[in-house]
Amino acid sequence: MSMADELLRVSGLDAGYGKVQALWGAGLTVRPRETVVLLGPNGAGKTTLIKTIMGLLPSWGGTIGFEDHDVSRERTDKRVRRGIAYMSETACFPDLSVDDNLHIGGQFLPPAELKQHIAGLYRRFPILEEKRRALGSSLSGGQRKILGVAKALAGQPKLLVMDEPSAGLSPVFVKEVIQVLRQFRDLGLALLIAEQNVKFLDLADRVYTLEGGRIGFEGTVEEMHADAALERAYFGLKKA
Ligand SMILES: Nc1ncnc2c1ncn2[C@@H]1O[C@H](COP(=O)(O)OP(=O)(O)OP(=O)(O)O)[C@@H](O)[C@H]1O
Repeated sequence: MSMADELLRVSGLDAGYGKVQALWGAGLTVRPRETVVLLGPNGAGKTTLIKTIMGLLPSWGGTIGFEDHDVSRERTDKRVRRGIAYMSETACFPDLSVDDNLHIGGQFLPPAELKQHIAGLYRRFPILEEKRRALGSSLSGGQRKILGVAKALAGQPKLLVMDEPSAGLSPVFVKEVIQVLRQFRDLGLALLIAEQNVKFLDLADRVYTLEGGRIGFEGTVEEMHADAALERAYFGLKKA
């Protein structure tokens, strides 16, 4: 497959902390309009992989391509300008207002365009408009994630990369966040979601599993269900 068919192509990525390697030759791709879920248990290396893709951690080896560019050595802000938005586990800046969060998310857009775009986000998320002057920290857990998604979208990205959007959320809010993501997925936004919560597989066109810093399985959700060992490990339903 040529690069033109892919938005993001990660290959042979190694990364870690000090002398401790946490990621071993990880590779994945995300195509335009595609939703890819990176599924793995605690400590598997999901955060390490996502942060390395964003340039928040240096890669030790391997390449990260976005559209036709090798972004492996680019600074984070350059990657964001190219159209990769990032949502961390904390999702938004708690010490800033809702409105400031949205302006930071869209800081690379021309001001007039950003203003119009933020007005559109307020129409889509009335709860954020109602609380536009409130601090992120005053929002409920679910509202913070909605703000995080809106903040990431404020920059009009081509790809939204998310680190555990379910973190700290009760099942009701997990459902709500999935519904919001589904709306944007349906509008054609590509998503890369690192998760341990299998509920997010409802959104997935393709899945990668990450275990011990290495990519294991790659395929569709159906293919995953068809594999007895994966079924046991991730869904815990079938016996061997
Ligand atoms: N700052 C750090 N210094 C040293 N080792 C780290 C550091 N952060 C993470 N690690 C180690 O790297 C490995 C991968 O961690 P990582 O946080 O990427 O996993 P994860 O899949 O995101 O887990 P979680 O679901 O808990 O966020 C783990 O063994 C972890 O202990």
